[in-house]
Amino acid sequence: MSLLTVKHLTKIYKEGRPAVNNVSFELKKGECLGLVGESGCGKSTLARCLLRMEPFDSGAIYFKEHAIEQLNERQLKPHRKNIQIVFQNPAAALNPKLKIKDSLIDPYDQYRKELHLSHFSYTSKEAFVKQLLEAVELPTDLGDRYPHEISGGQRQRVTIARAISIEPDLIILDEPTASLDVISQGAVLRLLTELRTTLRLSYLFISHDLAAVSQMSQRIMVMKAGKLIDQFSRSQLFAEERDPYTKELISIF
Ligand SMILES: Nc1ncnc2c1ncn2[C@@H]1O[C@H](COP(=O)(O)OP(=O)(O)OP(=O)(O)O)[C@@H](O)[C@H]1O
Repeated sequence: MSLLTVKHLTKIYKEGRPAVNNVSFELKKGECLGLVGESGCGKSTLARCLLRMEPFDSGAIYFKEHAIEQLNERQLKPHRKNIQIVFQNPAAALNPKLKIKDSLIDPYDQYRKELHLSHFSYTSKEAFVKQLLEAVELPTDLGDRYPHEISGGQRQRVTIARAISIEPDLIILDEPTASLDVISQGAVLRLLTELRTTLRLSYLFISHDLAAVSQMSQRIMVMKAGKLIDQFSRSQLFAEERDPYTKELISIF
């Protein structure tokens, strides 16, 4: 079943060339779809359009068969609950003045009325925070610390815990490991893969790193200068018919 369908999406900032140019794809429920491309090719713009953080010029985006550009303010709240995003820089995503436990509870408080949790259960704030910290393999006493008192890898796990806390359908992972060292990168990618299965999540995994994308994703899309130039299943990564640009990305693996 298609969770997300994007048809001929185009986004132009002012008069420049399109940042996203006639992009079409489908993301199926339960899959990790990778989106790879060099800096400035339009990956984050596409993500912002999907979240309706950015208006687009033409085309359509359907999430669970609803055209998202037609959602009104009331319908937008459940949409925002259903698609969460994890950004590259966890330090910027966490409020430095809030203890980790207060940051973790924030999405639950915000979307309380829209939630039908099936994996996590809310009995008390403390018990809920404990479940979340355990889900991302962090010590449960970490909730009493501030973001500057934990490591970068731990901070990224906290932002992942925030994203999964409200059990969204789709998580957009926008370069989620770019700020981490190689060891932490591997550990976070492994955790994300496990969570996708346990919580039956779907991911759009955005990265300039084809190695990370191919490790995580069942299907891979390649973007260049706003256009999707190649789409294929992971088993077809090294196939002869790949676009020359994809082959170039493979050669710098
Ligand atoms: N708010 C904006 N106003 C004008 N142009 C923008 C804006 N945001 C992005 N752009 C331009 O749109 C193009 C795509 O940028 P975008 O940030 O989507 O690329 P990206 O692939 O996510 O890059 P990176 O990997 O470096 O984050 C770039 O040419 C960028 O300069």
